[in-house]
Amino acid sequence: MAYATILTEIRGAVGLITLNRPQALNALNAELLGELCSALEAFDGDEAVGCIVVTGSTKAFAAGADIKEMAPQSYMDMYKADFFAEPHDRITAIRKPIVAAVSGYALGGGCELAMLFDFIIASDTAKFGQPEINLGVIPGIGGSQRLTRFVGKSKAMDMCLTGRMMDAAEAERSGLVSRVFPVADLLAEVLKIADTIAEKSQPIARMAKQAVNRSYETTLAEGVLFERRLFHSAFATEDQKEGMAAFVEKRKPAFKQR
Ligand SMILES: CC(C)(O)CC(=O)SCCNC(=O)CCNC(=O)[C@H](O)C(C)(C)COP(=O)(O)OP(=O)(O)OC[C@H]1O[C@@H](n2cnc3c(N)ncnc32)[C@H](O)[C@@H]1OP(=O)(O)O
Repeated sequence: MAYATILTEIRGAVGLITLNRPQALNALNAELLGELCSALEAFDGDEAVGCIVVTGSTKAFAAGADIKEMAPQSYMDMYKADFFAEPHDRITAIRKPIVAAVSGYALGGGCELAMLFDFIIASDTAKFGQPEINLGVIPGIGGSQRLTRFVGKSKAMDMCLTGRMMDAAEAERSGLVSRVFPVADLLAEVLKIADTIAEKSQPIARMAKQAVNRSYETTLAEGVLFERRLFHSAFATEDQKEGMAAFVEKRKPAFKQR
């Protein structure tokens, strides 16, 4: 399928989506968000894809929601359209693992988008921020909630109240990103990591994603119970039999994806 604001390709078992609106530093307008959601859903439904990577350009992962699109909106426009609710919910409904590969600016909605994915790997040029306060608004795609869970209250307050940017080293120290690579190596390194994920059992990877995500939504006791139920159900899969047999037989597992 041809898109206007993103590029998609399949590399091995990895579905790669590149945000491609360079004239606006990948600002997230309705068209881009709609295309991104459709591409994610297409990869989610494609059995050949075991992991999805979303990236931008070296200058910008995404410089935020499209300010020019938002500027004329009234309260009633935003409320009636339930602005950002649909892409937010479509992205969080994706069941396959999604890795964000971030270089350059990930600001406002760009930072929020990266946090909607399962984990973030950054290049040493990445800059993260929630600068909405400079525009007379606050984060609107979950930034105040997710950033706080990633980096804690003090740093989240600092970011949301000053609007300052965090570089890749600070983002890694704070737990916002899992790893940092030199900018020239970022995509190759992230694709290697995504390949590693794609080689696993897809049903089990979905369970792992669901279990980790549940920790955001519930108490420790409920989360542990949820994990235990999923863990037990893993023993109903052929991939558990194969994974454990492969270990005992000292060979690589050949997962059957069921
Ligand atoms: C949904 C919410 C409410 O939660 C959150 C939001 O996302 S609100 C938006 C938050 N993002 C920002 O406030 C960042 C805005 N951009 C910038 O501050 C700067 O562009 C920069 C620091 C990222 C880069 O600066 P510079 O290198 O000087 O490039 P520019 O000339 O400023 O930008 C190039 C080009 O891109 C357009 N652009 C950049 N960001 C956006 C945006 N968020 N929306 C729309 N357009 C954007 C910028 O206007 C330039 O285009 P032209 O005006 O030259 O046509």
